[in-house]
Amino acid sequence: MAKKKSILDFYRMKQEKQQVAWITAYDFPTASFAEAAGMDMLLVGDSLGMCVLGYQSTIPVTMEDCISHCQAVRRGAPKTWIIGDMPFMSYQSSDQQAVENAGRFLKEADTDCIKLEGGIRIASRIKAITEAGIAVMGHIGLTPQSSGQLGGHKAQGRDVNNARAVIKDALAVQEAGAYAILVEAVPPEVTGFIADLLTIPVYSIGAGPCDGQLLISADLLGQFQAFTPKFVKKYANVAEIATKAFGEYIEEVRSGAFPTDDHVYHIIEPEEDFQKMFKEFN
Ligand SMILES: Nc1nc(=O)c2c([nH]1)NC[C@@H]1CN(c3ccc(C(=O)N[C@@H](CCC(=O)O)C(=O)O)cc3)CN21
Ligand SMILES: CC(C)C(=O)C(=O)O
Ligand SMILES: [Mg+2]
Repeated sequence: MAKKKSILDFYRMKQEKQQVAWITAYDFPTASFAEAAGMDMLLVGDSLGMCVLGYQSTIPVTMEDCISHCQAVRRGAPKTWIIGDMPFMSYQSSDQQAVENAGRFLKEADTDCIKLEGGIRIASRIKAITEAGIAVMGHIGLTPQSSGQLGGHKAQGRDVNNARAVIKDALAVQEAGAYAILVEAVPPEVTGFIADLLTIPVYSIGAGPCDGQLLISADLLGQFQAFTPKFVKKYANVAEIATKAFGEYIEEVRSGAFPTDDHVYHIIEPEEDFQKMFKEFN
């Protein structure tokens, strides 16, 4: 089993142009499969609201939801760098609220760092959390918690003025002290420029090549069916596999083909003693 990576490994990997491969994980089994496969790091995304809890957006997700899923992921991946995603309204109100909730991820769920959405508008939060000694990953471009303000889950930075704003956000996040930044749904030309401009690692989800790639585990595995962003590549079709397995089980239960002798516990005393005992009841 490889040694757990630290922030220094992620800086070195950027310098040595080694790609970082990471996914989201929300539960114990997914986390353990990812660690066994050698995943560089794991995000416990607030996308758990859609991928696990069945909400229409990430807005209803609470601190308690996030902490509980981070704990499960930590138990499944004890030797992997884990990023806790701060849910909507856990950091928006004040620097103090942001620091207190960021601290909860480390104290209660043993995550290695936290991630929050926003650039210039959130720079003071990043600075405050960093000054508390907590590593922060920024998240710019398409920021799902403010999709209402963006007019939906829309790609960002596709015209020159919007791209300039994304680049300014990236600079503000680095300046505020973030150790890394995630860029979501931005053209590769803009992401590549940002990755060269910044000294901190720049990771992408749907934003083309840079220092590493993130995908949502439920998308990659083909578990999530409500929608499929353009940036998703499906590496498996778990929805199909699971539905087929459930269907076969239902059929075998109904036909009596399951359970067989292999799936039961046999009596340890003579059958006649049992027959005698059964008679006590009628
Ligand atoms: N399962 C899942 N995958 C995700 O990537 C994801 C979540 N959930 N939940 C939180 C956010 C929401 N995200 C989304 C959601 C939808 C699109 C999407 O459908 N985009 C369209 C249109 C883009 C545009 O109009 O510019 C696309 O075709 O990709 C993208 C990202 C990314 N995150
Ligand atoms: C969409 C990704 C970047 C995320 O923040 C999440 O999974 O919650
Ligand atoms: Mg998120």
